[in-house]
Amino acid sequence: MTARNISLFWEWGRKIILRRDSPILVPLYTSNLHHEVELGVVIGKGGTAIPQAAAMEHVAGYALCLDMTARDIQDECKSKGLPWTLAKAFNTSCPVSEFIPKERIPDPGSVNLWLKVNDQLRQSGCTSQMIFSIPYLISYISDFITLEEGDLILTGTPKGVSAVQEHDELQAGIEDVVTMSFRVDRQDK
Ligand SMILES: CC(=O)CC(=O)C(=O)O
Ligand SMILES: [Mg+2]
Repeated sequence: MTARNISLFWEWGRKIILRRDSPILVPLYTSNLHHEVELGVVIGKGGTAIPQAAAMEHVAGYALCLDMTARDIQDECKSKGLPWTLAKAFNTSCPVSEFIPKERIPDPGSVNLWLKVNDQLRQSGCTSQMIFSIPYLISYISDFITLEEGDLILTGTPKGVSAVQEHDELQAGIEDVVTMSFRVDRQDK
């Protein structure tokens, strides 16, 4: 699965996928690493300039994703008008669940996501709160970047993002569909 995190593709480059059982490593250059729980949309059929009406035909399924973000670096980049690459696209920046076939989330526009840090609820929200719908995102992105099978689109996060520390345990889920957990470690070099 490639991951270009192209829901906000103009702001950062390629996020690096992290699978279950591997730690999220806090980059040495940040002191404010945030979690952002998000629904990821996995593209099954590529395309360019996909109309909104046909967009869901291009979806193979979903993944629960964490858009890990070095907020201090992002703020600095924002203030200088620089791209967010170092804030968003470092190693281990995109922990993901297993692939969720499309049929398991019949209405991706209305599904609840949550995230806990050390058993404390930090984020809880519904995809109905998203500013842009999934068909809109697919259509819009594909006007600029040809989508390919296996691309993963992160769709934005509910309120409640906050900092994580070394040794934290993050748990996240989508209703009764999937849960996942990742621990946080310090990068050693
Ligand atoms: C301000 C952000 O980091 C935007 C983002 O990634 C989001 O999910 O919203
Ligand atoms: Mg995000």
